Amino acid sequence: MHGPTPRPASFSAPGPLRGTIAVPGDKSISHRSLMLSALAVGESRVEGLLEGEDVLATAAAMRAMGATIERGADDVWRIHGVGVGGLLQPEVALDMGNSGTSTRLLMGLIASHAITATFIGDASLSKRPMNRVIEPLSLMGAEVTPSPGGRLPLMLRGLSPAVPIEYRLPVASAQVKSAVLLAGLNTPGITRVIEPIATRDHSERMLRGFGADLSVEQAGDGARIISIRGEAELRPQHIVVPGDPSSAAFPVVAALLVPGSEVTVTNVGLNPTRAALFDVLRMMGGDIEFTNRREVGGEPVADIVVRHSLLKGIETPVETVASMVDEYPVLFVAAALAEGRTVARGLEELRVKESDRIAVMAEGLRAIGARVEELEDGLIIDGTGGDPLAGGATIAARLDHRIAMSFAVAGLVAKAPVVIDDMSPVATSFPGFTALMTGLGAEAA
Ligand SMILES: O=C(O)C1=C[C@@H](OP(=O)(O)O)[C@@H](O)[C@H](O)C1
Ligand SMILES: C=C(OP(=O)(O)O)C(=O)O
Repeated sequence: MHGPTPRPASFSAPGPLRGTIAVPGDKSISHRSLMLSALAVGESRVEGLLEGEDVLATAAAMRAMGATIERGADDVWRIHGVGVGGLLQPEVALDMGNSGTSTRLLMGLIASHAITATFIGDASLSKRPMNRVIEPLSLMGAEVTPSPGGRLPLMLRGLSPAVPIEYRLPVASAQVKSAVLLAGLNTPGITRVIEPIATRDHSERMLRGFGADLSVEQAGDGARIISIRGEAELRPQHIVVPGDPSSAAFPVVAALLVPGSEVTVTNVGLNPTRAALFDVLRMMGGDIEFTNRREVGGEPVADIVVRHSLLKGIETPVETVASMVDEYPVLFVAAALAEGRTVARGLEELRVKESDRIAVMAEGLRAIGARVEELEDGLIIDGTGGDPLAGGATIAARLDHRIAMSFAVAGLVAKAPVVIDDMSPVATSFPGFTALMTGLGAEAA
């Protein structure tokens, strides 16, 4: 995990950003590819895996439970799995670092195995709510002993055979949905998750790809009903991970904001349950084109060409919050430079990410001269109409990669430096961020 020494930095743009880049592999798909490969018998190969700290935490945990996971000299990861139901008792605590996805999905996997695991994490992860997964997994028979408030560190004792459930998600969360589906994989009978609001569907796509019997139906009220038949046998796969749209968001917004810029980001995953940011930026007047549309590893992919644009404030759609949930911090930076008012609501979930992203963005944007009002469930931002922000402040990244990268982008359009107190959390999801940005013409100090 990233070390204890903070790495401060500030970013500026002496001229337009120009060039063609590829961002690292999708974090959500990378986690799932390791987990499912580790449950298939035989060798799976994964190309384009995100080699970020969050995904490496998942790899270490799967190794601790018996899988063989190796990165070849050809950059391809090779995984030999243990078979569904075959996870071994880990001898050490599972260190989840900064990663909510690792924690919640692995809690699901372990819940239907007769093993006991202790989950630990960093200061940020140890503040995040786990009751949302503890509740359904307890219904399936797991016994969980969390720290006060349903937090890490926690101990989870799985049950095999576990009890299949039908569970209606009380929060729009792909992590909770996936935890229940992964628990269902080794549970006799049918486990069902009802999802009133669509969240990222990588688990469903990949479970099917590995041969699990999974179906999705639409209920009368528009909810998705996802059913998985347990005690499945998974077949090893060859997975090609597309570029992460949540990472592409940073150079895309940077190119929209820095005058004269034109940037192409190649091979970006555009799964409709992930890609709403680009639609919202277009609604704001952003010049964003998709070229070379294709399918990679069962996911829609395209190259994104983006040119500097004067953005206009909007009311962001509430229906697609889940499809761009991690992109709001950088969208707020875009809104701070737009003409007029942006109102973004329905964002309660942002308060329980790596940091309270509503409060931290409001405070940081104000410190660099933006006009921001904080609401319980979002922000109201009155933009500058394209004028640079004042800058001249140090922002605490609070162990939150997306906060660090959002203020790196803000620094590109500020008169005085925007110092991020610690860029090291960026290694959780976007190793190489600084090099990619400087390659486009930004300066990092
Ligand atoms: O399932 C996933 O891979 C993720 C789901 C989202 O979290 P929630 O399920 O908590 O909304 C997202 O914020 C996270 O970065 C990755
Ligand atoms: C919320 C995030 O990740 P996680 O929940 O996996 O920590 C994120 O990457 O923005």
